Amino acid sequence: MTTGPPTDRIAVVPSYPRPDAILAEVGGQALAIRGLTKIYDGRAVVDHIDLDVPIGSFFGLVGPNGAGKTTTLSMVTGLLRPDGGRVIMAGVDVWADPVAAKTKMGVLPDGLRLFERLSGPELLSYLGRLRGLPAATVDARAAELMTVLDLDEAGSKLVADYSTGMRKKITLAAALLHAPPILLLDEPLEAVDPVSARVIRTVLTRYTAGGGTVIFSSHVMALVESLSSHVAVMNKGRIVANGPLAQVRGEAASLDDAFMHLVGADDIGTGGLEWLGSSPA
Ligand SMILES: Nc1ncnc2c1ncn2[C@@H]1O[C@H](COP(=O)(O)OP(=O)(O)OP(=O)(O)O)[C@@H](O)[C@H]1O
Repeated sequence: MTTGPPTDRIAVVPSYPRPDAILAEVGGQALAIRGLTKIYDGRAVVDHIDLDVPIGSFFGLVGPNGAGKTTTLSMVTGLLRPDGGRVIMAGVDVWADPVAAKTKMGVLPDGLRLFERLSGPELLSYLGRLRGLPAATVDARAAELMTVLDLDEAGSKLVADYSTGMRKKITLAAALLHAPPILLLDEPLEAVDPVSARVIRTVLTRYTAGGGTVIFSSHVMALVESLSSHVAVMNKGRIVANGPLAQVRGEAASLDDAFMHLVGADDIGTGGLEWLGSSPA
């Protein structure tokens, strides 16, 4: 099927249907990706990927370094313009209607850029008002989020002085402030201590139990296995496995084993280095 000339700002991969046809096809999905592509220096680092994320799922995106996870999430969240394909978020075409799409999602991006000279409550208040929420609603939600995320003790401390875990938590609070139906988190627990990690996990689990959808990327396979209902494995810009956790794990003893097999890393590290440990001290 061909689509004729592109009608909006991004190039449409010719073999993919028009947006209205995709919208009809993906009803009931929190997120649908069709033919999403990013090309750097003539190389497709995200290579025509398709993905469906069911509403209410805890969806883990895993892949080795350089697989294309951050590039994919950046295109999905409207931060990086795709070279082809479409992203439908809660029924909205992200790149055709970015303002409407942004109301549907909360984002914890790679590399946290925050307003460093504000305190946590000031940051939440500012972002809440920027999103058009009434002041009373922002204040009430900000206070509740600060407490639930165990940030009350930070008080009037500036975000610039926050630890890595605190920065993740305040960014998560900012992502949740407008009560979006979908959260997209790039490495939400990377470099976070176990106490903060548990707080974040609890908040995310409560969020999905309430019907929200979480899509997150991680390198930590045990974490993905313990949290996710669904998993997609990415390698070299392509989705190599995707579905409910048990289906992706298959017969393997763990998701880690299944992952190693899927990305062709089964026997890495078993050869060479014989000289190590062979000489007397
Ligand atoms: N701005 C850029 N210009 C050129 N190449 C880029 C750019 N951004 C990313 N890439 C390349 O695209 C590929 C995918 O990168 P990406 O950061 O999306 O992978 P990733 O799966 O998130 O990796 P990691 O797990 O290490 O964070 C890599 O080969 C990377 O070098």
